[in-house]
Amino acid sequence: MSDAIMLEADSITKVFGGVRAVDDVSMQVREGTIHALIGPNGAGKTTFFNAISGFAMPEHGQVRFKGVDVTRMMNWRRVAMGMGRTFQTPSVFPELTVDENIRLGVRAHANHAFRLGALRGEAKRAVDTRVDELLGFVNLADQRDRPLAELAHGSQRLCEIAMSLSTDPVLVLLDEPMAGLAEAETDRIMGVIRDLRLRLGLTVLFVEHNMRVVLSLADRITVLDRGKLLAEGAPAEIAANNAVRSAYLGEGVLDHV
Ligand SMILES: Nc1ncnc2c1ncn2[C@@H]1O[C@H](COP(=O)(O)OP(=O)(O)OP(=O)(O)O)[C@@H](O)[C@H]1O
Repeated sequence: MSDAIMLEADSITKVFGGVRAVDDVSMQVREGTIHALIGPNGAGKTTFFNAISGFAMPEHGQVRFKGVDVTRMMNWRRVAMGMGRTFQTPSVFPELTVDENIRLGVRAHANHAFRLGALRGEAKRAVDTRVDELLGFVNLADQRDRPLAELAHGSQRLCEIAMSLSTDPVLVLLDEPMAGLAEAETDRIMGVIRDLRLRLGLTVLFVEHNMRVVLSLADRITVLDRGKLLAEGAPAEIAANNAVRSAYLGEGVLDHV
């Protein structure tokens, strides 16, 4: 962990019709941290995430990534700068195998995607090596030849994480990585997210509803409520914050904390 700021969102506002989905929200993500973005349903998390990653243009505010203003930059240019992301809805190809899905990501990043058919020589070896590395990192090597649709949800999620790594990011944005997963699968993915930082030295920003996961994984937590910034702090501060507790009242997610 360092003091350097990897990502900075400054007074972001995004309006849909009359709804201020995100209203003047600022946040900083420090390099080498695991940072969670939380909030009750409809708080504006996905919209804020989209503004950061270039899938929604904010009406106001600025997004800086590695010190560069990326607010109006196309999504693919942010990816080229080192911003990787996964989506709430799966962005993988269910009928293709795990290997093929990851290979697509690696080939696209290496600019080989437009070349139909097999690669040869050095280009093929480089792609093979990277695919093997990513499969090993998410522990899916033994399932590489299975169509993704046949795998457990947790393994599908791991394949998505591997695909987000295929672009060699320094910052990984994960949109609800645990959604719909059983507890054992959740633990498996938590281990991989910890390894993103420990073994790969990456910075992670994730949106998550599962408070057990958030409190155990995150170094910092930003809380949104009805489009506004409600609180920001370390897990213990957030768990004890009365405004956060009231925002979640009735949802039961903080009851056991
Ligand atoms: N494309 C859109 N058009 C109109 N309204 C939208 C659009 N996207 C989001 N909204 C509205 O903006 C607000 C914030 O939505 P958003 O999906 O960002 O919240 P969220 O915190 O991610 O919610 P959840 O936890 O349920 O996924 C909601 O009131 C939502 O209905």
